[in-house]
Amino acid sequence: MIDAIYWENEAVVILDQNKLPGRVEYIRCEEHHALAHAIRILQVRGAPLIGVTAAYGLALAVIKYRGSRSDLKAYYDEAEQLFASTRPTAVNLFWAITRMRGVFDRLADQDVEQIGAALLNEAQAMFVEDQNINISIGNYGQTLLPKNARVLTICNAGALATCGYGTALGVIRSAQQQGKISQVWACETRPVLQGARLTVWELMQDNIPVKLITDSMAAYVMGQKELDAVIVGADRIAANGDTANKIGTYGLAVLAAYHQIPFYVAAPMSTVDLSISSGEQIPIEERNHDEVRRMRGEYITVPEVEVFNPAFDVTPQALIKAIITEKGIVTPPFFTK
Ligand SMILES: CSC[C@H]1O[C@H](OP(=O)(O)O)[C@H](O)[C@@H]1O
Repeated sequence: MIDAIYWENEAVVILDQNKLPGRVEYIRCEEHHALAHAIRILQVRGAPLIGVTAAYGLALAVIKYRGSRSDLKAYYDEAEQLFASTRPTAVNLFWAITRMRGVFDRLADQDVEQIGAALLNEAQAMFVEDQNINISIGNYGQTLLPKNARVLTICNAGALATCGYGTALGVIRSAQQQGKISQVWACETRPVLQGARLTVWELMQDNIPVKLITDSMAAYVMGQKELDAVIVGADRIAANGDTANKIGTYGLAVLAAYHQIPFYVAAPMSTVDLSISSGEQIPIEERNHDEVRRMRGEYITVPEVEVFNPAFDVTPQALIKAIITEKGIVTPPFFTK
């Protein structure tokens, strides 16, 4: 498993995903503001991993706190707000913040050291739970794939988006262990290139056969009958199954429907937001325009050009054949009562 994050001597160490695949560089974050910044600029990214990173960050904030006991709650509230403001779409972030708040409030009469230790334990428990959840998702998901499966995916829903095994890539890893993967098609995933930079790197580390394509090639690959399934991750799933995921996912789902290729979402239950009934209520992050205008620091267009840069889109539940979770394979009507 790839360690995208770990705790070491009162610091959180993260793998700087903006440097991959060329450089494997770890950053030691001694205080929580550095972790919030890392989430904002995608040094750490991926819905489940963002949540666990925020959990470690809240534990770090209290462990490093040197103020008065009476000011601790205000300090914690501020740290919580800082993480909540980093990225709006992945609901795992808010699920993790809520879970850590429960620990903090339950220990309201304890001293700072005890609260810090309890928060760290909770963050580490979330880390281990996520690994086990990923393996469960992988084991359920691989049952959906035929022998010699050719699977297309977008972005990175692998070890680098989770605590070490992956959701969509977890299904691919588990299917590979059963000898069922013939070929993975990885969409490069403009503009941040999580597919080209991260998914390709992960799969080649595990000797899983992968071919890189540009996002615009997906239709051609489907038309050539080179595909048995599309499997993607998720950042937020509404009760009716509408799913927010990396920009470009919705287009893949429409193409898969046209070519009668099953389209699956792989995600932990912490990605399901039962407080919203449909995808219209999912906040879509719009990111810095230079992510589109520049590549590796160089402008690839006219620098002054206007840009639209939504980082996610929403796939309607009608285009999703099943959602693979750690509790099993969920089919329509998905999570509606
Ligand atoms: C396992 S969920 C990963 C999910 O998060 C990615 O977005 P980002 O790289 O911007 O954090 C993408 O939507 C993936 O499917």
